[in-house]
Amino acid sequence: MTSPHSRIRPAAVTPRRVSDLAAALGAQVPAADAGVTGVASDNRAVQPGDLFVALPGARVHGARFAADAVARGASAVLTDAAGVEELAAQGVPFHAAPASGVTAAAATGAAATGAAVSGAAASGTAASGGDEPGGAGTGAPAVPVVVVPDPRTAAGPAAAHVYGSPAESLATFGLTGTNGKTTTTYQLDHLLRGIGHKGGLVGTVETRSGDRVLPSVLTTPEAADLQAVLAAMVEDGVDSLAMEVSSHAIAQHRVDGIVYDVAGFTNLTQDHLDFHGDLESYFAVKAELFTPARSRRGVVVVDDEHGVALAKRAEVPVATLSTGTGVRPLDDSADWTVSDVAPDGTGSAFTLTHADGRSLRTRTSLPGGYNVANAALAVVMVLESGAPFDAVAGALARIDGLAATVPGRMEVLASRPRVVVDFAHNTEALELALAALRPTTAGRLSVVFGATGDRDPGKRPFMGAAAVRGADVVVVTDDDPHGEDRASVRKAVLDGAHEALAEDGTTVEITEIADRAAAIAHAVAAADDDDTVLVAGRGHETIQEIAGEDHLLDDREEARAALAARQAEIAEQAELAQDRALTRDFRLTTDHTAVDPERTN
Ligand SMILES: CC(=O)N[C@H]1[C@@H](OP(=O)(O)OP(=O)(O)OC[C@H]2O[C@@H](n3ccc(=O)[nH]c3=O)[C@H](O)[C@@H]2O)O[C@H](CO)[C@@H](O)[C@@H]1O[C@H](C)C(=O)N[C@@H](C)C(=O)N[C@H](CCC(=O)O)C(=O)O
Ligand SMILES: Nc1ncnc2c1ncn2[C@@H]1O[C@H](COP(=O)(O)OP(=O)(O)OP(=O)(O)O)[C@@H](O)[C@H]1O
Repeated sequence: MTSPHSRIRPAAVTPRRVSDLAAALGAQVPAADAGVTGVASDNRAVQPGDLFVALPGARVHGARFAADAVARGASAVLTDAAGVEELAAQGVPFHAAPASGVTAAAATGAAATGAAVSGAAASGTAASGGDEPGGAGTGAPAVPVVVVPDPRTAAGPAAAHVYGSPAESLATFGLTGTNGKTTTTYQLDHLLRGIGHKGGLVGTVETRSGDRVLPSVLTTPEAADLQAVLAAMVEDGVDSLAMEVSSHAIAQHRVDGIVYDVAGFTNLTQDHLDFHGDLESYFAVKAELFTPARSRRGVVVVDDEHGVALAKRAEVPVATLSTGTGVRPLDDSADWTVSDVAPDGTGSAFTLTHADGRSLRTRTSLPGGYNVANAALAVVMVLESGAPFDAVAGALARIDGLAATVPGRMEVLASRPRVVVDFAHNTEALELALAALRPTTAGRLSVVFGATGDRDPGKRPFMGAAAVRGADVVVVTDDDPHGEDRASVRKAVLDGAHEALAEDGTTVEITEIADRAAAIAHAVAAADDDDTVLVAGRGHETIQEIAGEDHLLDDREEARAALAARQAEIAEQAELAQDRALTRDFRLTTDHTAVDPERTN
């Protein structure tokens, strides 16, 4: 398994001087200088020659780990005044600038370790500011410290400086919104490659730069890691970037240092209020992506009211897209509209038309109206970046439309029975996923799902009800129980399911199977060829956390194993039936009395 501290980094970086970096950030230049060839904001990811960005966190100040970062070879530190105090308290030898916001307490701490605080430099060192002080016995060389008021806002620009502003060498596309970021990012990447780009991708599932692929820990990486990925992309000859920009990332300045060529907005529904407080604050953070500091132009889906509001308040030129697949009806006044949506294979075909009359017809292989919206958004973002219309239309015809497979997003693993793995892990997504699959299911629609433990308990009964209302067969199992009692999580889901069943008076088969792999096996084994089995909730995820322990579990692998077992069972039954038929024929030809081997009397 990949370590959470693995990073994609460029192999060769031209060293930058700390003095130049400080000047670029508008900070005081430290007394001593050094060269830096990388940036890390977590000590466990530090490589020799790195600038260690010590961020004030919600739980701990990163400066707490500075001694270890320096021991790993960090050649400089970027932090705030509180970080400097922490360095001094730990006896990490350092050089700062005197007027850089270092408080008296820090200066005292530094002096207490024998520092000379004089002239242009305040040195938290045991000696007189030399490079080899013995401060607090660390034995490490003193490192220059750049002090800024807010290291989070400085981290992106600092990393961009060290890596030579890599975003400027890429055509950059940033996607935000509550749902659809991952899906649209893959479709964007597919189309960008179709028109001749060598695409790079950053998002919830993975980070891709050329042949380098790494599973993601965050949807949007920390600023230092993100700039390193972009530099690796430039090194790998990548020339376009499709990436997800989470609201956490905007709020925490992880994307500072990038001005996207095109920003895209999918939709907004209630989510992440534990972090943002209320829906309006959540929306305001997303809207920041559509300001000149963060993007050059935008494409906004106006299928919900937040899209309409965003198009009005955006501070960059925005093209609106109405698809008629969301909560708002088709809006003819939008710049781009979708029409003539029709079933096409596993997905849909649709026509995309600009108000000026330009029009193209294409398709997405992913089921559901919302995937038409995601696909159309990807096309419009590429067109709004300035790609010629004919080139885009021609590429779409060549590459079979928006045909990218998105790991764990409506990922179709088999067609008879159809088995689909999807990331739907809240009520709305579950409803939409089931509604998307219903029209193309000739037989029964089954759903295998559970709810996450330790998170948002309120949604559990609603998810149970949504399953009963959308499916014919409901198998309730474990999702990620985390530390919570598994049975009680399932019970809350089942209560909602049974309540909906009683209210609606419908007949839906409800089964509880705690073990997720067994639940998937059960649903697949019971499915007829015309049925669809939706395995919802975990998508691409491969680790299930139960009572604090990680277990390997990939819904797609379990579904494939279940399909193979079902196939083997069918083959075995066919063989048995053939054997029985042969035995019967043999007896008929050797005995004048026909004997049915199935009969026991
Ligand atoms: C709420 C949130 O976003 N928290 C992020 C925040 O944590 P924090 O402020 O608590 O940081 P902290 O743990 O106090 O650490 C402070 C500093 O010390 C460093 N440190 C800490 C420990 C250590 O041993 N060594 C070390 O160097 C940390 O790297 C950090 O720079 O800064 C940390 C690193 O700087 C992030 O890892 C952490 O993300 C946590 C893990 C997280 O779960 N974030 C989620 C909610 C998130 O960001 N999700 C969005 C997607 C949301 C969605 O749309 O679904 C995402 O973009 O992934
Ligand atoms: N445009 C959309 N509108 C509503 N639901 C969508 C849309 N696109 C995808 N979904 C559903 O939302 C879930 C997540 O999709 P996806 O991963 O593409 O979104 P995301 O924004 O990246 O979400 P997350 O940050 O949780 O990964 C899936 O279950 C998918 O079926």
